[in-house]
Amino acid sequence: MRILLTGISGQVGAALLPVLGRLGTVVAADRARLDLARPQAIAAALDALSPDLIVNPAAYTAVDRAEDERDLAFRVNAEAPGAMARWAAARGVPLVQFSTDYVYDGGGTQPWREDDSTGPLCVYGASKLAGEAAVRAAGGPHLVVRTSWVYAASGANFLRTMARLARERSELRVVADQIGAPTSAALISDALVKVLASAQDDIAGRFAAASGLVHLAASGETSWHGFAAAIVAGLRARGVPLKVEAVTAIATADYPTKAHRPANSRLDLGRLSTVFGVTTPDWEAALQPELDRLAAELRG
Ligand SMILES: NC(=O)C1=CN([C@@H]2O[C@H](COP(=O)(O)OP(=O)(O)OC[C@H]3O[C@@H](n4cnc5c(N)ncnc54)[C@H](OP(=O)(O)O)[C@@H]3O)[C@@H](O)[C@H]2O)C=CC1
Ligand SMILES: Cc1cn([C@H]2C[C@H](O)[C@@H](COP(=O)(O)OP(=O)(O)O[C@H]3O[C@@H](C)C(=O)[C@@H](O)[C@H]3O)O2)c(=O)[nH]c1=O
Ligand SMILES: [Mg+2]
Repeated sequence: MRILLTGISGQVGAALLPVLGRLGTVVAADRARLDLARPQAIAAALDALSPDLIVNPAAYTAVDRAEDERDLAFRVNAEAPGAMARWAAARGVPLVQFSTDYVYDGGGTQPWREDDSTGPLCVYGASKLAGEAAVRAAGGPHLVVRTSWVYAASGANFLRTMARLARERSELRVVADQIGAPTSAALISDALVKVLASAQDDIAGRFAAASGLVHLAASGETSWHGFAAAIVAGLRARGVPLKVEAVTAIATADYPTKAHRPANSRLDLGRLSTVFGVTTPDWEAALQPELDRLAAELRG
């Protein structure tokens, strides 16, 4: 089986690259081989790459910048996955498309279930939701994997931002009224390989059993403030010299950003376990190996 993997310079793609090889031959496609900003060129590129399975974590992920780059965000996050899905559907090739908690409007306090209604608050979320719809509309075997708050010891993410600020500043001020599950890229790749392995004999059938949509995130919940506090405590416990003295909980209203973000990003993980038999570790447990790696880097 030839598995096409996009986004290999990103967090999730980089984590998947070394492990997808257990399931087949990985064909890695970076931006030079498959540019998602040029959806019209995708079918020809896929003809040349000739995959039997497509895993597409590549995306436009700059949430605030997307408010000013709507066209580009929609091309990369919606039109390109649509083009991939149409190519795949015509050949019966299964497609795994990643999506986000930002498709929800953030209301309430209960974990979202996959069949709850969506209502993105920002351009990024709307573009990802349009990508989901385009994949579904193509009508081929597909699985949309909605995850949340992705980080890794490397890459551009909240973990590294907090680690940098904690060395530069005496106080971190972080929103405590947005609740979700920080999810490491390593957790996502472990769980996705289990999903694909459990489905291997009948990928299309298993994807259909999930109605083509599944939440996949760490278990448990916290706020961005709780995540920041765990990062600071964890780095300090590992001997990383930090300047920070206080991690202060603030309200979203006190941290104005261009894009609006959901207050409630909790994802119900029931379908992941009932359809695929996969459960995920608690967010704080999954954070520890990433802190080990980051602390080793920062201690030099
Ligand atoms: N990051 C997060 O917090 C969350 C992410 N998600 C979703 O999970 C998936 C993986 O995210 P993550 O790994 O964190 O993303 P990253 O931002 O770490 O990586 C994005 C990847 O997409 C690639 N990419 C961007 N634009 C293009 C393009 N025009 N053509 C080809 N490749 C492109 C980047 O390549 P290059 O290096 O060339 O720019 C990079 O490899 C995405 O679908 C995202 O929407 C869901 C929830 C949370
Ligand atoms: C840096 C910083 C951020 N914040 C807030 C802003 C925001 O509400 C929250 C997280 O900040 P970020 O900019 O990392 O968040 P953001 O880039 O919006 O993260 C999102 O990325 C996309 C791709 C997703 O799909 C989402 O699941 C989510 O992970 O923390 C503070 O309160 N204080 C700070 O010092
Ligand atoms: Mg960000």
